[in-house]
Amino acid sequence: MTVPVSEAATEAVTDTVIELDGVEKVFDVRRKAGPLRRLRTQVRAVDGISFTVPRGEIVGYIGPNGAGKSTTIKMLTGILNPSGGRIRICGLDPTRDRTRLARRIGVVFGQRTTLWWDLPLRDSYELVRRMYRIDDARYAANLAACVELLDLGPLLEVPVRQLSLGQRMRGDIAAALLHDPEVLYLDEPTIGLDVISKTRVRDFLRRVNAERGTTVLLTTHDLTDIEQLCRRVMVIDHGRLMYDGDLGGLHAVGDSERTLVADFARELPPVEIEGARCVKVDGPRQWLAFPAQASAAPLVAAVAAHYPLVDLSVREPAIEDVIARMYGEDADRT
Ligand SMILES: Nc1ncnc2c1ncn2[C@@H]1O[C@H](COP(=O)(O)OP(=O)(O)OP(=O)(O)O)[C@@H](O)[C@H]1O
Repeated sequence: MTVPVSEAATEAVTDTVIELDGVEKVFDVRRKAGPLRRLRTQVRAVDGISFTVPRGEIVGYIGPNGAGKSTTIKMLTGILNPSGGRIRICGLDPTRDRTRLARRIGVVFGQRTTLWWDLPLRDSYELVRRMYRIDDARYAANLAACVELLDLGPLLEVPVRQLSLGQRMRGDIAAALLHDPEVLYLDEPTIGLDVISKTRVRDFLRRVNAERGTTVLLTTHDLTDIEQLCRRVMVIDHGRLMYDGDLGGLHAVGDSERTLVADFARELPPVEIEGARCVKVDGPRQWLAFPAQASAAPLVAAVAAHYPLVDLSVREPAIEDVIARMYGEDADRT
């Protein structure tokens, strides 16, 4: 499978904020190989990844479990040292300039909180203010904006351990933004949240990006996050970059299909129309799959001309399926 790489990734950008060149991370692991034997093996978590992200972009960084997403983010923050290759964030080397870089980045790990468990939110934020030496005016303005947009007002005096997952996540996102970072890494920021909390978090992130020009690298298993936030998406698998481009292109690579859901006046045998195939029949309703890149209009016209069509809707492909197809193709290849 040939993998298209977006123009954004190849063309020279004037203000590159995130830069990776041939980055690798190999973990040494000891595995039990018998009652008394331990085998030393190596896990190549990130295997030669190169990409750049210009200032102000929101990029989705997606892939299946164990693909190497979190390892990449940990290297971009300076938590982990790469085994090979070169990383620059805002021109800084995350390993050597970790402290200087910390002032310019924000990180949210959805699975873990960076807040102080026993302290009320307000006190956690006060500690963040001191750690980053945020001046009073900036702190007051940023806190007020986060409190308003993330609806944190009623939660400020509540100890973090008493917050629900969605409340805690909103609290964490605010903590990561109080010092006005240029780059925000979000590792599963909507994991476990209900629909309303997810919407609120996404709206907030969109706004932060638009108003402050914050560059965002987002990993998620929730592809609605990607659809709603990112024009550019990178897919990684087995530590390698498999795709870098827009969502539409991802559909093309995955050979994905849209579905025309047609309600007929009565039950019919599966309809036969050129350019589509009937994938399901349930009473008078039928599901017709057609290539995602094709226009639905000629298909709708043909169905309406030959069958007693009463109602219809078009369903977009689930991106999970598109990615699964990509991986399927890759697995077949190896
Ligand atoms: N500290 C570690 N020691 C050994 N192996 C590790 C370590 N951290 C990660 N790995 C391995 O590296 C690979 C990539 O893991 P990573 O956590 O980066 O994946 P991921 O894409 O974030 O997965 P998920 O979606 O499940 O969070 C996995 O095989 C994992 O087991």
